[in-house]
Amino acid sequence: MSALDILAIGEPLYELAEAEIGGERVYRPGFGGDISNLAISAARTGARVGIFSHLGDDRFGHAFRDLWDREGIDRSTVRSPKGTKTGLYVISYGEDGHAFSYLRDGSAASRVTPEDLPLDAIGRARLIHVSGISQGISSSAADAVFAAIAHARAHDTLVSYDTNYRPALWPLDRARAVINAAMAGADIARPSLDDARELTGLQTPDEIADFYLGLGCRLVVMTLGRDGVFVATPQERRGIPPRRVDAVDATGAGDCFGGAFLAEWLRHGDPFEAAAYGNAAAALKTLGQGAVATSPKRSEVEAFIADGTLPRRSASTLALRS
Ligand SMILES: O=C(O)C(=O)C[C@H](O)[C@H](O)COP(=O)(O)O
Repeated sequence: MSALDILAIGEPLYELAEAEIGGERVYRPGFGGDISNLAISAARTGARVGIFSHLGDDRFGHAFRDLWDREGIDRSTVRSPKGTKTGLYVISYGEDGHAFSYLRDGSAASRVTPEDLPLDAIGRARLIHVSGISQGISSSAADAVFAAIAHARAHDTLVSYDTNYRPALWPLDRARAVINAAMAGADIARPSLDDARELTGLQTPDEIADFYLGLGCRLVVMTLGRDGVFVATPQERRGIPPRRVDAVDATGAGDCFGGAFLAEWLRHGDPFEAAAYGNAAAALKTLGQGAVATSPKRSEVEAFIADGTLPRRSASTLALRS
């Protein structure tokens, strides 16, 4: 594996998104999993990206390999232990937006242990990205993430951590203990405001930024849902307004933001500008269904920022939901 800008570690999930076609309910296949979504967004922004995970020894595992090859993502450390399965999730849509149900217990990624980690690649990457999902899927995966963070820190590799708290994966007290402990080893804290309120018991973006900066993070990039993003460094804090579009599906918008943000920040070092770029990318992602089909390329984000031009999409990548 050549040196990467970003190595993302965690679980890819094959996606089935509920849709209605000709009056019939169908489940459209796609690709999800927070760290794979983030990796694809960063690669489409222009970063050199790799993924470490275990995929199932099944058709879904093959589908991910093909996807990552198409996206130019390095998968040289990914293994498929014999007889294992790739996790799956179903997205359904209701009045309150989207909801996920999981078929992931015992998945290949959840069986990863610290011994499986690609230490050389972690030590040579500029940054590793991990999340509360990467740790919530099993105790051995949680241990692997702690070991990856320790190895990264010992080799001057930056650590980015997205809280991505999923109550279906673990109880709040356990998630809080693990995520807050891991965050103390992170350089970039990437919570959502909702997650951070649950995980810290604090309310305002300022209090929450103080909490993560106090743990030792050097950058806090907090998504505020419809209100944009709040970016804090020890020296400066700013709210970055959202970009508004006619959203169809917000699944994966946070991950799309995260990938675009990290790729841009690593490129020029300005977190406020990178967050504005990430907001534009995330807005374009919401124009279509599923976690990554409409995650935009750099040229599309730049055209949108320049004059509001929206990407042209083939009908098959747009929502078929009635
Ligand atoms: O829940 C999980 O474990 C997944 O990885 C499924 C999804 O692909 C991401 O969760 C989407 O993440 P958002 O960007 O927060 O919408």
